[in-house]
Amino acid sequence: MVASNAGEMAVLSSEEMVYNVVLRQAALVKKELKSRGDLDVKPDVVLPGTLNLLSEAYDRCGEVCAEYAKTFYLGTLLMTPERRRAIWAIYVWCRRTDELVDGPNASHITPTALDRWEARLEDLFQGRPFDMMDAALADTVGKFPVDIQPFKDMIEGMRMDLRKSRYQNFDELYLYCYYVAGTVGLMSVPVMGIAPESQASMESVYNAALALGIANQLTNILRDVGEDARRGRVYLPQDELVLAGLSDDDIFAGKVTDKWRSFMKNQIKRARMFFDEAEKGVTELSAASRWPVWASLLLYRQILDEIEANDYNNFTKRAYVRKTKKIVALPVAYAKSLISPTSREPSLLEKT
Ligand SMILES: CC(C)=CCC/C(C)=C/CC/C(C)=C/CC/C(C)=C/COP(=O)(O)OP(=O)(O)O
Repeated sequence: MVASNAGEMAVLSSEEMVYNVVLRQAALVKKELKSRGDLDVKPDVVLPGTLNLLSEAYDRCGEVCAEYAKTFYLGTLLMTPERRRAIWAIYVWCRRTDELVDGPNASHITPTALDRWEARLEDLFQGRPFDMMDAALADTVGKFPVDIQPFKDMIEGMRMDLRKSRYQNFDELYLYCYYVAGTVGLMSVPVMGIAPESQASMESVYNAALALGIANQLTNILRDVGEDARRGRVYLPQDELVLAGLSDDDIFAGKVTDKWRSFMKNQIKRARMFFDEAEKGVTELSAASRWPVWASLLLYRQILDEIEANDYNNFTKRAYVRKTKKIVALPVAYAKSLISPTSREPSLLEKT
């Protein structure tokens, strides 16, 4: 809620609230640009004896990333070494955050544990890391203009997941998707970098990054409807279910009916709109970051096609993209990544 001019309280939609974070992150990058004239990575400031520890911490983050997210890890290898290890450090922090509510100890997790995790986050942003992995992230946020808000918001997403298993409307679901996935987009762009020749506004690139996170999460939700229902969770807008003549019981029953197909068609359409929004920003990223981002966008979007190919049975069939299709997507992503912000108009690639 914010106070409007007339003094009364106006309720902000989730989208408006999230856009404020986009503005905050974009402003931080602009400030950094102004004070340094460029966005090259700051040099290492090291105390004697700590350089090895830090590079070991980053290596460990790389190992974790390689172990849990192989394809994503391969994508990071295309980036410059500085950027790559920073992305690993961010990935590891997100994974640890997620594990607090999804990992083996998840049943013992309390809101207090999340408060402690947040206090640790604030410490590391102030240069007081708690452990090695935190030290890697502390170094990253010291070198790249990464705002703390998306990190805090991801923790908020975990709190939301603890207390909520239904979403009344898309506004509520949008906020959840921002917390758990849109935040990742906002954290990544300051590290991936924007092409120096880009004419796009900082805000529009961050908006596209946010859209990719939302699109990925919506896709994830649509793929995992059955699996989530078995855990008593329904990450679908309740009001839209009602409008389609459906209820939670239909989801728990898991029968593909015409009502379900038609409901799913609309949900898929919306997820695709977020992917379309995201596409507008990928070309603006620095050259080395474009290929992995295109690849992940194309691969994740194909999951939606697979849900359709499964005749919308996301109750008992898990939609996945076959290896051959994945391999085909790589050169397509590569071709798209060759389009730079300045080569937009005359590009032959875009016409093919
Ligand atoms: C588009 C522009 C300008 C920049 C890109 C900015 C980025 C990197 C956005 C991507 C954000 C992202 C990767 C969000 C996470 C989304 C998500 C649903 C991840 C799924 O994680 P898992 O649950 O491990 O997935 P699987 O179950 O599919 O393995």
